[in-house]
Amino acid sequence: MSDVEANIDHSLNYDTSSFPPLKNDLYLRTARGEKTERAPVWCMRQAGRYLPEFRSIRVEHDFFNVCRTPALATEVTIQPLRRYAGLLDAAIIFSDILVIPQAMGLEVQMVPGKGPHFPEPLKGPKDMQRLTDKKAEFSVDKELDYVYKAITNTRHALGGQVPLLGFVGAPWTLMAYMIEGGGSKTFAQAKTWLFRHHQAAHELLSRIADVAAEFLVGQIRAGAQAAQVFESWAGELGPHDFAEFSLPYLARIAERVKGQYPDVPLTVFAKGAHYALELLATDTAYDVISLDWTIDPSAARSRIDAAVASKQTQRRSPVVLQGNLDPTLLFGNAQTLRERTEAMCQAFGPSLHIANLGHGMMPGHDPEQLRVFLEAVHKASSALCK
Ligand SMILES: Cc1c2[nH]c(c1CCC(=O)O)Cc1[nH]c(c(CCC(=O)O)c1C)Cc1[nH]c(c(CCC(=O)O)c1C)Cc1[nH]c(c(C)c1CCC(=O)O)C2
Repeated sequence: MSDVEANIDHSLNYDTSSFPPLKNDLYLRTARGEKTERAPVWCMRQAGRYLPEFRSIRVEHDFFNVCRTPALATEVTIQPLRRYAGLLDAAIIFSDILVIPQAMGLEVQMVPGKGPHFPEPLKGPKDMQRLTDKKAEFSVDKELDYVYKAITNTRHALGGQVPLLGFVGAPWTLMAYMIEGGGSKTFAQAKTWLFRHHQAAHELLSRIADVAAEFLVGQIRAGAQAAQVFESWAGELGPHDFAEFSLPYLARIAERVKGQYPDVPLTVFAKGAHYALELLATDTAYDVISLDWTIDPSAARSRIDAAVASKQTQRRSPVVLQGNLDPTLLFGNAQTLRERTEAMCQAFGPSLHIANLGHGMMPGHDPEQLRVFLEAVHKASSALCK
């Protein structure tokens, strides 16, 4: 048994009636639009294969087994918090966006070195009959209870160090996986649905959105203190198609969740959807908009502020931005990484910013480079906020 394996805490706590008091609420205060002493920082995919302690768990456990076993999901969620003690301001529950297609009845395998693989993707609209979400006995909460248990247990195990984030995949991204059967260069199959099987596409998007909204509500009930919606393939759609096939479903998820939990901060990450910043700010209820690295933060800020000022919105607080350092800067030397992190913090300005990468950590990253990034954010942002 490896040292990592020997350290796993197998005592489980599923009590949602009380959790340890939160000691670091910087993320939550910033996400709610308050002025803070510095920008909070966390990283997408902060738990993952770049960490030797994660790889050590994966030697013995299949990826989806880790997701389905609360003691393992908790351990892996906490690994980066342990390694970067005092440097991270949020934890994100270890799971995957593809647990929704699984819950809806599709098989998904994680093929090492290749990524997700659906042995039987949806070939055409008739295949929607194979999905289980319309069956009388279907229950989101029952299917995905293992994620709720992982969240509740992790909230206890975190001991209030930092808030715990939940997440879901957005409908267009999940639909694309369910039809393509994995990653894709052209998205030809999924886009065929959009433009040939128009009505079926909307039905599928709508069904995924309903499951995603209910799942997010369940995650919050289980203990998630904020949540993020990943529309990782937004950039495959142009502005016209984003407005038709992505935005309404992103908006529906936020509206449903806010209807039940108005004070829980929600983030949307529509990767590659430059053109959609204004619409995301004015036509959805997300508190935080996460930017990839291809958008200049100060330009994003002024576009969003102008859009919000010119349109009546229901917003109770200003839009917060998250991001957006190019993750490949972690392959550069430490000095360049520090300089670019400082420039990023300056471009976002002293408030309404949650520091992050513009996408996730990669398997080839050196964990020490993430420490350089985290320390650089602390230093640059504290100086800016003085
Ligand atoms: C598109 C997407 C997926 N999954 C996710 C997204 C949206 C974010 C993004 O745009 O990257 C979301 C996700 N996946 C994972 C997390 C965990 C929490 C965290 O961010 O630390 C989160 C938030 C773990 C994971 N999800 C996956 C891994 C690596 C798999 C392994 O251990 O073998 C991890 C740590 C597998 C996965 N899952 C997915 C892919 C494409 C892959 C393979 C990618 C790769 O090879 O790096 C689908």
